[in-house]
Amino acid sequence: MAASGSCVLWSYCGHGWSRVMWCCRLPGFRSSWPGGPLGARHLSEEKRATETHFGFETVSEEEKGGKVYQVFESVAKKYDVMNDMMSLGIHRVWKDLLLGKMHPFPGTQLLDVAGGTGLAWVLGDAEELPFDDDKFDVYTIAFGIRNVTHIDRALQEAHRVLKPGGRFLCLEFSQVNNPLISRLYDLYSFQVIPVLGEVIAGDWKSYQYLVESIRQFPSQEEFKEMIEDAGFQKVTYESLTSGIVAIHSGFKL
Ligand SMILES: C[S@@+](CC[C@H](N)C(=O)[O-])C[C@H]1O[C@@H](n2cnc3c(N)ncnc32)[C@H](O)[C@@H]1O
Repeated sequence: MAASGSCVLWSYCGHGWSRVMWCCRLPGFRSSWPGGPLGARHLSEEKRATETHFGFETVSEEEKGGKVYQVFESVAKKYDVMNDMMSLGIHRVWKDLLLGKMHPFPGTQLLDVAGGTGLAWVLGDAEELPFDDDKFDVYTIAFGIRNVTHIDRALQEAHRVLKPGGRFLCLEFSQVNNPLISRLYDLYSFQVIPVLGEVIAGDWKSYQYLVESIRQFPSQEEFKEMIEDAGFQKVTYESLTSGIVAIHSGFKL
């Protein structure tokens, strides 16, 4: 993983997925690269200089993208090993479940936004995807959308780039539904994860942000409503591991 803001394009060939392209966003992307490297459409609406959260900190909306970028730059080299350590490998099971919902067919065009570790990549932003309308069969985003400054804009972009009939699938941390597990999870998140981050990746602050950002993300029901507000239909979700994560699904009809 190399930078804040990333997408991977995959094509299904019948035996497996082949990676077509991976793209990422760098801070200053909008101002230094008008139009974007792939002719990105820029939203006409100016960003409002209002405040938002960055973990438990309050920051201006302008600042947030750069701060998120720093987090993922900082953790990139140890990102995969940290995921295995923090989740005891369970993140791989969650991701397999996400893929299992996809039922790809030969030729399926998948856009995996916030793709993480990757090889060949170009610049992009979940809020302003550099792709034409009605282009993909499936849009996935795993542990990415909570980092986006304007989740509603990212959802609208997902809706725009999907073909009619296309499917939106999101794997994200969510709200734990069992009080005892919730208490243990909080203890683990706030007392253990930043320590692991410091020991393994030499980066307490980024992992502090990670656990704080999870607490800022909407509940399963609230996120479902946001997906519906973006125009998706037949929106459903499945909570996994007592709601530590959830998979949301919706269709562009
Ligand atoms: C926690 S990682 C998730 C990586 C991978 N999907 C996974 O499940 O392991 C979050 C990713 O979101 C990307 N990201 C953050 N803000 C973004 C934005 N505005 N647009 C696109 N990607 C973004 C980061 O660069 C990082 O690669």
